[in-house]
Parts: sequence; C-alpha cells; structure tokens
Amino acid sequence: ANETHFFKWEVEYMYGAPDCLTNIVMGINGQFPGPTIKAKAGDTVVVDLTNKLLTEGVVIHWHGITQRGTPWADGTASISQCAINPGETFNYTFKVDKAGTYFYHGHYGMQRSAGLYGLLIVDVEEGKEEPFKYDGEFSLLLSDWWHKGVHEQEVGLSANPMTWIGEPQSLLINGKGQYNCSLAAAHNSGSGGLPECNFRGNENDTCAPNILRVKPNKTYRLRVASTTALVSLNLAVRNHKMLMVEADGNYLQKFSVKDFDIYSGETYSVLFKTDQNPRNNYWIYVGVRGREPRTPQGLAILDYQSTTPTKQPTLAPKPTPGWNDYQRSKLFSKKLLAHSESPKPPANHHRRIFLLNTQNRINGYTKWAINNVSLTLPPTPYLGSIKYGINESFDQNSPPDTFDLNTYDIMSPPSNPNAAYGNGVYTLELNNTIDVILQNANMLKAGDSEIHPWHLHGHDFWVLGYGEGKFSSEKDEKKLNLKNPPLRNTVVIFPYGWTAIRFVADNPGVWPFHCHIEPHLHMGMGVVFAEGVDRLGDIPNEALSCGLTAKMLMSGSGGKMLTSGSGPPKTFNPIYILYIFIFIFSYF
Ligand SMILES: O=C1O[C@H]([C@@H](O)CO)C(O)=C1O
Repeated sequence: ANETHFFKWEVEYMYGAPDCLTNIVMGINGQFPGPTIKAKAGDTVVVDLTNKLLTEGVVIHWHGITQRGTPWADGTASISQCAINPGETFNYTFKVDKAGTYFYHGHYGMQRSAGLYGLLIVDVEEGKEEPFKYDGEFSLLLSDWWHKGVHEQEVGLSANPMTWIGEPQSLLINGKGQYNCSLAAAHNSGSGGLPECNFRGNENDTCAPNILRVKPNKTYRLRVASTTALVSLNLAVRNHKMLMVEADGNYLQKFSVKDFDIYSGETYSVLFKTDQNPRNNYWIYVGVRGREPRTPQGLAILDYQSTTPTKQPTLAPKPTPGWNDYQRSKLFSKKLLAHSESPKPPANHHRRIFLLNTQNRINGYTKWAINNVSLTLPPTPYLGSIKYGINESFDQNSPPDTFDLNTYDIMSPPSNPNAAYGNGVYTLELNNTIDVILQNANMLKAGDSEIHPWHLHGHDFWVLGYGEGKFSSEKDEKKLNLKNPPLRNTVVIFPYGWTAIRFVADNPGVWPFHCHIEPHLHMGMGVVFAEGVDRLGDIPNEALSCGLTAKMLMSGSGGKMLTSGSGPPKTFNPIYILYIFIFIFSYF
C-alpha cells in the first residue's frame, strides 16, 4: 500500500563545524546535512517547509523527482514558485514514483553551497524486486565546503572584476570533513594540523569520518549522491571492487570498477562484497577531478568491526586519478549503459536544440552564456506568468535554437565575448521528442575549457552520446546510441566536446535545464523549458503570490484560492450603507 510521509521542517542558518572549523551552515531542524527522507515508490511526501532564515527567502528542489502533476512543488525560485519569505511556510506535496537514489537541495541564490541539502531514498514497492540483491545498504552524500561564506562568494562572483570562489577547503562525506587535520594531511602531502583543527582522531568528534559498520562476507549497496557546488569527484573503497548498478534512479547494465567518477547532480548505487581481511578497516575516499585539486581527499571508514572503538585503516587511500586525465573520465562515462529492461528512446526527434556553452562578458562582468544568452531570472515565477498569460513579466522572445554551427570556433576564446542577459524560455510542444546537443567551447582564457554537469528538471533523458570537438550532423549522427542509452537526469559535457541527449516533453510545467555547478548557474549558465502549461489545473496560490502574479491573484481575478483567510478582497464595503442613506435622504 502507498503511504504518505509527513515532515515539518524549519530551515535556518546555524553554527556548525562540518570540517572541524566553526562556521555557519544551513540546517534543517537543527541538522546538517538535512534529514534523510525514506519512502517507497508510489508514496507521497509532504514537507511543510518553514523559513526560519532572518533575512532571505528559501526553496527546496527535489532533485530527480519528476513532479508529474505537481510542477509547483519542484522548488525552483522564480521558475516554479516564489521564494518562501522569512516566517512563512510552504507545503511541498509530491509523489515519488520511481525507486532510486535522490537528494534535495536549496535552489535559490547559492544556498546549496551554504549547506542546504540532504538525501531522499526511494525503495521499490512492496513485492517488487530490483535487478540485484544485497544484505545491507549505506548512503553517502558528497559535498564540497568553503570557509568563505556564501554571501561573500555571491558578491565576488557578481562583482566587476569577478572574484572567483577558488577551490574548496574540504570535501565532506555525509557532512563531515577534516580540514587540514593530521588525519587527512597524513595522506595528502602538505602542512600538518592547523591550530583551528579540533579533530583529534576521536570517533565522536563532530567532524570524525563517517563509519560504515559491516560484517564480513556480505554484499552491501552503497548509494552515493553528489551535491558539490563545484568539483567533480572520484570515489574508491580501498581494496574493494564495486559493481555499478544504478544511476540517477535508473538501473544500469552492471559493470565492475575499482573507482568511479561522480559529477555534481549525479547519484549512483554500487554493490561491493566485504571479502577483505576482516581484521583491518578500509578507507572510503573521494578526491577532486576535472579541476586542478587544492583540496585534500574526503574520507569515511569501512569498519569490519573486529575492534571497538573503530581502528584506523592501515592502508592509505590511493591517490585520486589525474584530475585532467579526461580519457579516463570518458572511458568510464561511455561504459554507463541502460539495463536491458530500461525504457528505450523514441527513434526520431521532433526538434533538436543546440546549446553552445561559453564564458562571456556583459559590461565587464564575467558571465556564462548559452547561445550568447546569460540566464537571469525574473521576479515573477514563469509557471504563473505562462499559465495566466502575463507576458510583460519576462522576455517573450525565445532564445535561439542554435548558434553559428559553421563558423563558431569552439577551440578559441569567443571572438566576440559580449553576451546578452535574457530570461527567455524555450516553449516545447507537449509530447514532442526533444534532442539537445550540449556543445562545450573554450572559456575566456585561451587554452582552457572546463567540465559542466547539466541537470534537467521534470524529466529523465537518454544520453545518446559524447564526442570531441564540434558536433557534426554528418559524422556524429550515426554514432548516437539509440539501442541502450542510459536514462539520467544529469550528464557531463567534457572540455571541447559535445553531449547529445533526448527526452520527451510530456510533463506539463516549467523546467530549468542548467549547469549544476552552482556558481556557474549563478553566472547565467542555464535555460528554461516550458511545456503544456495550459494543461495544468489550479496552481496553489501560495506558489505564485509574488511579483505580477501576486498582484493579479490579490485582485481576485484568477486562480483558485486554496488558503482560507487569504481569499480575494471583499467587494462589500460598509461605506455603501452610508451611500444608500445619503441617496434616500437626498429625496427629502
Ligand atoms: O567560471 C569560472 O571562472 C573561473 C575562471 O575562469 C576565472 O577565474 C573558473 O575556473 C570558472 O569555472
């Protein structure tokens, strides 16, 4: 039977020491990371989210949940809803329709970087089976952590000249890292512990590595989700091979690895056997890839429980594979294929959109742009503007479906670096099959192109292929995989390369598609897809009561009021009685 899970959450800034250095983190009900939600496929999740921040709005996005029929619960500020004001409560009610490993996170400003995130685990329905078996499971939520607060980060990114956020100070596993402490430093050449570091190797310390307590000769499922703000990661368990079985809530054709890459916005499940010497414990470790690392590895401990308290592993973590060994990264990504029972993509597309990713400037400000348009979000949520036809609330010119494929030189800095701001929306025909070719290019600096993990809301997509250089319809079309492409909600584009995806626009709503590197989104790296919004029934007024929709709703001329006490202004005014009297008495 399907269940409904109710939660009452309060979001606040609080003191925390994720890497043993006291700092400010975003917490939910006093916890960082936020509580893990567990449900079964088909269940309903209800979260009453109260904003306890003193001076800013908040929203939460349920990453990987398609929000069919509830697009206003997608939790994207200015897109699916108004940011929740301090002191107010917003009700997120949505169905989790597919088993898998998911997470949730802030989607307003850079609140994900500030620590607003947690896990969302969806089990299979009772009586159903997954295409693999295991004896127990653990979940690891991966993130990166800066000592500089997010407000300072945001101001720096938005300034002219831009101050880049730099590399993270720590990598966190389930919210715990060890900043420059002897433990991590011992395995990463560099300085010894700093005086600020309070980690003394005690497993009860707030930042002590997470301990996964296992029994020998069993099979465990490890669920891993990356909510990093910036870095790409590689995860390994010393001496243990892993079997890749799930990606972003979809089953994979299984394959064995010694380590695997995980980009921001992705989730994986792997199986491993506890078949090593049970008298030892083993490090689980993550390190930075795709950017020149300046951050020590993040650690957790696989504990075979031969001693109490937990013994430190004897074998050091291995070095993370070379950060710029993209050949290695591509080999791994190309091994990810769909399980044989996974849905197949339609054979043809109705529309193909090319999205060129460039770093640009607008009036001297550093931005990211897609087909030369740098995304800025309007104050009125798109969902309401489109549903009620309030055209003046955003630019009605759709951004271009392509860039100059023939002449644009992706290997060099943009010849004209100037981009334009835009908040245009791609309107997709309901039920059309859409292809997107994400095209990477050189940044502003010559000889440099970076990784971007792109995440789509409201849908899974098939990853049809990756390639080098500029996508060519003649050469690359026939290389696309229509046989067993993996279904995902996040996919990477490699430096100077392209990635092709396909999805069916069958979910009425307004859905962002963006780079999951949070500072990049902040700098405009995203687009918005709108489909079938006219098909939506009543959208809860709470979602749209800001900007021009608020004005409209408050005047009582649209939408159904769902909250008692906040109905349209009353048209009966006691002053009318006086007018009637004046009218009557005027006869005398
Ligand atoms: O957007 C970015 O800016 C910096 C760099 O290009 C300028 O410092 C970087 O690495 C990014 O990803």
